[in-house]
Amino acid sequence: MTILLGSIADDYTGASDLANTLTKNGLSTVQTVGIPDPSLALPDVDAVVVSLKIRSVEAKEAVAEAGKAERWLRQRGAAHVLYKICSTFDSTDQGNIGPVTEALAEAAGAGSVLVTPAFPETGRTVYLGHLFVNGQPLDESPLKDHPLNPMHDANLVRVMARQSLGAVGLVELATVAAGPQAVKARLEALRAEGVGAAIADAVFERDLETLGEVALETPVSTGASGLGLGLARAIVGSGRASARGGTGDAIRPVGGLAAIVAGSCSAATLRQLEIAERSMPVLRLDTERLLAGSDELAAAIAWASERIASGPVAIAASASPDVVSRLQARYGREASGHAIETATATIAGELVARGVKRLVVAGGETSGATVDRLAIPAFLIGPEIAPGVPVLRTVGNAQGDMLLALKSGNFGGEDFFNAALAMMH
Ligand SMILES: Nc1ncnc2c1ncn2[C@@H]1O[C@H](COP(=O)(O)OP(=O)(O)O)[C@@H](O)[C@H]1O
Ligand SMILES: O=C(O)[C@@H](O)C(=O)COP(=O)(O)O
Repeated sequence: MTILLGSIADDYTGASDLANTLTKNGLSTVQTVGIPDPSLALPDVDAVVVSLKIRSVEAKEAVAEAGKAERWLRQRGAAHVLYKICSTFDSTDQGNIGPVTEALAEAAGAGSVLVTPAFPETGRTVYLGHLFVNGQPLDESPLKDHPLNPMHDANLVRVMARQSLGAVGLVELATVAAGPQAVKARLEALRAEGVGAAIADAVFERDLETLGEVALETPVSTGASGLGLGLARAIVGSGRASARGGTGDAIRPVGGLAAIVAGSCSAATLRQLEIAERSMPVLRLDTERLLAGSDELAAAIAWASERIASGPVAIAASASPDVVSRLQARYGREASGHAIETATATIAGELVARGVKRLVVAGGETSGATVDRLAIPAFLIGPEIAPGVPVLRTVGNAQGDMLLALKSGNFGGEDFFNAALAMMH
């Protein structure tokens, strides 16, 4: 297999979002969970997205993990590697978008690396280096209250500079609108000034097509699904894609029971849970009791076991920003996040042991912990449920074939959970 496009995703929902975008734009794609074991038979595809769980780990660890994935992808022919980050640039000042980008650039001998989280289909646009989420500056959007990566600065040149050793530049919208040659000239000028990475403005898909065309001629880029769209269209435009696309095979029915597990505290997920309560049993975990070490976990598993044979159930740790803040003040941000991820993953594991074969998980970190717990090695990409969220079919899963949807906290319409279950049989 020669990979036309390699990607390293910093979380598992982000990986499925990118794999969905690449598939929709004409590249046959597989999503692996970590670097696949050599014994895993992967389909022959145009693009491989290696999912890592490195968004919220120490930068040093993220650099090491991403480096291993890059070497694996390059050995399989990937001339370009996209580091897939969140379209809301989720990271802290100690975050790894800067360090991983710098390390990948150094490994590949790249000049100035294009960086953009723009993803217009989901309302993420970048103008003069500032990220807007559905028209709100990032720091005024619900992302200001993210449990692990609260975003308090919409100026991504500043955010990335705080994480980076080298200087960070800007490719303004006027340059992007002027086309690929203008962007190349700007990148060359930045490189000559010693600038290692450049945030690129993008408001419309045509901007991302321009950026994708330029990025494809370089070894490394960093961005969200919008840049994936640009890269995929550039590869298809060059006539090199296999035209094997198609997602039909991925949704052959698997039967079994269905469940939803949510750990995202994003505004979108909180609303989706409210709507789900109208059509299915929803258990809200008492996270204070859970962290205090009571029998909350066993009680949740018993609650679900009693109901699941009669139809889908949902179990959610998700809570509003004030509840999250109270818990974090008591137990610490990382410790509470980690303990809750472990709990939601354990619940998902117990439900699968009780016959669940169709599973929806809300939240990036939550999905990472769950997929790791289930030890799923890879996914085929099925049809799109909502922008950024495809149906996934397991590949090489020891428990037999399952269908999953890994929903980024911020994605999906109000009735996302029913919409997902309606596509998973
Ligand atoms: N009630 C809660 N209090 C504190 N943290 C929570 C609560 N519920 C979930 N979490 C944690 O919040 C984080 C949400 O992150 P994630 O799953 O990536 O969601 P998103 O996709 O919205 O970013 C996880 O670490 C999760 O364990
Ligand atoms: O780019 C995006 O917005 C998503 O693909 C993504 O990475 C979202 O992260 P989570 O909300 O943590 O799932």
